[in-house]
Amino acid sequence: MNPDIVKERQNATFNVEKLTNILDGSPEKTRRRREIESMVLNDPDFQEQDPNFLSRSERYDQAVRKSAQMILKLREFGISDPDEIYYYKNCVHPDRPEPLDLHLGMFLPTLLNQATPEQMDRFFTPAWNLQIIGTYAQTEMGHGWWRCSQRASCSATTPTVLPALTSEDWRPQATFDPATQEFVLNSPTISSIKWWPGGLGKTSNHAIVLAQLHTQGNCHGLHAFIVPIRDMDTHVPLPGIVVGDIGPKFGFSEVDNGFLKLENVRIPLDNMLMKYAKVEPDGTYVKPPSAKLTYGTMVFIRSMIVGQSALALAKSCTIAIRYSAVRHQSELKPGEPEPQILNFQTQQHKLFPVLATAYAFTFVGQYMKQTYNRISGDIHEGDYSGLPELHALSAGLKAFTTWAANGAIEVCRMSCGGHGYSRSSALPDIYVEFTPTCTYEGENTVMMLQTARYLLKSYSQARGGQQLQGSVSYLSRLQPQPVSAGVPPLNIQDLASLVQVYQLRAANLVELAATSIQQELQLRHSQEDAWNSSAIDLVRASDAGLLSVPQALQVSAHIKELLIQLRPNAVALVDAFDLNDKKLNSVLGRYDGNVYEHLFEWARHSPLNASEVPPALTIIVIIKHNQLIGSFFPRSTSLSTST
Ligand SMILES: CCCCC/C=C\C/C=C\C/C=C\C/C=C\C/C=C\CC/C=C/C(=O)SCCNC(=O)CCNC(=O)[C@H](O)C(C)(C)COP(=O)(O)OP(=O)(O)OC[C@H]1O[C@@H](n2cnc3c(N)ncnc32)[C@H](O)[C@@H]1OP(=O)(O)O
Ligand SMILES: Cc1cc2nc3c(=O)[nH]c(=O)nc-3n(C[C@H](O)[C@H](O)[C@H](O)COP(=O)(O)OP(=O)(O)OC[C@H]3O[C@@H](n4cnc5c(N)ncnc54)[C@H](O)[C@@H]3O)c2cc1C
Repeated sequence: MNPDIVKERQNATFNVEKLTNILDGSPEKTRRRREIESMVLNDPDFQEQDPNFLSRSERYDQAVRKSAQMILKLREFGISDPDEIYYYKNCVHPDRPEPLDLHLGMFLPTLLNQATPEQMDRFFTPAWNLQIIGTYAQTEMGHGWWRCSQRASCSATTPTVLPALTSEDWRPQATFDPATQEFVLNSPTISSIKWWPGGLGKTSNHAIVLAQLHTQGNCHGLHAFIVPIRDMDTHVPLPGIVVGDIGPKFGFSEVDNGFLKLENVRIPLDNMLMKYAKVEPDGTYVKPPSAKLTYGTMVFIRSMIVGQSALALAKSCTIAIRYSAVRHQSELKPGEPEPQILNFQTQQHKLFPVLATAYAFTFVGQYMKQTYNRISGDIHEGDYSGLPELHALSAGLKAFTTWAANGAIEVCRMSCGGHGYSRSSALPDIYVEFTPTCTYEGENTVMMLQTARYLLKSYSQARGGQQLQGSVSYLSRLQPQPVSAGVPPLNIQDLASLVQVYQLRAANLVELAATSIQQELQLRHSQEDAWNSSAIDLVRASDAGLLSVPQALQVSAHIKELLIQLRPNAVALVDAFDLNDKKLNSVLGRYDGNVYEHLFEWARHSPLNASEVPPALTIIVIIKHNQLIGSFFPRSTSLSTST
């Protein structure tokens, strides 16, 4: 154990285990989490080669092998609780999305929420047993954005009169054929090819495909269809299915994100998910109670992503803070030993806010999950009243927490200096695997605009005298104040006072956006144009804060005091996240703090070190021997064969 890190733990002023229990929810939950963790981390079937030293295809193969083992073990140990599956999966594939994520995270939940009992028997049971492997295909090459309700222009015709049609006409179409009781699915244009779905490229044999429903000559907007894409015995693509991998990406190397072109693919009538919307055998369309129910799985994953932001931050600041406790640099005072870099105020100012945010997001993630479970329970009972708030909250928190975490991971990486740039630190991987959360499940700006839409509606209800409930109740209670009204009193030591100032600021920003829309409306006469011209106000928190200059200085001084208070407990606070070394997989973030010897050991495994003179370098040796520098290109081949 590194002596610095030992001292850090001795200096802590609280009981780490108790805090871990609070983060987990209870001592029993901590015990169970550790039990699951040891099932995976001590299981030789999950041994792996360090993916940093593998090619993409090797990484995919290794991930598939581990995922298959995972499914067998989940069955063997009878683990079926979604939280426990999720936890088990995160230990099997720490920090790395894997080929079955979409099957577990979106295909199964979509069936649970949108399938009829008959469809549950036909699809969910085999999918649970991994005979059916599914993905969720919504995004297309040309559009990540969808409308779930019918538009006047939505047309079933082929593209002959282009100007009269909108982009929605060129989306994938599912046209009902009553003669055969089948839907015929087509991707009418290149841009309508499904693009991005995880596990689609090579792994899945079924896809939930989102397409425009056409029946009896009418278009009814976005609906979900279960489309078999590969033969269940041979895994070869079925007729009319053009499918494959979209190629290497920034990260997600283990995942076969794929493309799918549909060419007159026929599926039976009862392959449309019909818990809510229905098509009768004669082609009659029965409307769902809310068109937005089609988007339910996205709301589920958005809610989950809030907790994922917290986990990514917890990992990043554990690595950076432990490393900062064992790394020494520079002399603070001439002649004295080099201090731990964690003693530099600037280092604390980089890392302690990340640590605080990791805690805050952990609790926000728990709140989001409870809210999701409560409101989706009501929806199952037929009460849809909570849906708008659930949508606004999950979209807004998904965007807010992922943006914040995305930036903070990079702060942690840079705070580790050069070693943060090495893949051995794990920080580059955490970043590349996390950063697409800002894009997928709804691009963040687009999600912020959805939340703003809800806020503006609530604002106008509040101005109309309605008493609002839930997360927007502050709009009824607070009267937005013009900047000229001065600054509100603030006690920065008092949480209630801080919350009040935040609420007032939020109310002011909503009012600002509403005013902008009113002004733009007078100029542009179209609601949509006025909305777009106010989009910056809608999304961005204004730079005008509500604090006076003396108050802002007071905050700054208080932050410095807090840094000093936190310093003795910094390592203990990250220890409380209880991230097992194998799960963290970071040379810099090791629990024992023995960084340097392991950094050296890790580097020696680099494939470039497999031989002292890599084969490619033999050409240099040849060139040297023949003294041909300057003219070796035309002659090098014959020289290399002759020597
Ligand atoms: C049972 C076993 C389960 C076991 C599982 C256990 C554990 C899990 C294990 C593992 C899981 C592992 C990992 C997790 C899984 C996956 C994560 C990994 C990889 C990620 C893969 C990524 C997938 C994707 O990205 S899928 C594609 C996502 N795409 C999007 O999100 C597109 C975003 N676009 C939209 O949402 C919409 O197009 C839009 C922008 C909202 C616009 O839609 P539109 O209809 O045009 O709306 P508007 O006209 O703007 O508004 C109309 C009206 O509707 C309201 N609205 C909009 N959306 C919603 C909604 N979702 N809900 C409710 N209401 C909504 C909107 O506010 C407006 O209301 P108003 O008229 O009253 O104002
Ligand atoms: C790693 C990864 C995995 C994915 N997995 C899946 C999957 O399994 N299944 C699936 O279906 N999809 C998947 N996707 C696709 C993902 O859901 C989309 O990329 C995402 O919804 C964003 O859509 P887009 O790419 O079309 O971005 P665009 O919408 O084209 O965004 C580009 C820019 O335009 C701006 N913009 C767009 N619309 C508006 C607007 N109305 N107002 C203001 N600005 C706007 C955005 O803010 C952004 O800056 C995945 C993507 C990634 C990166």
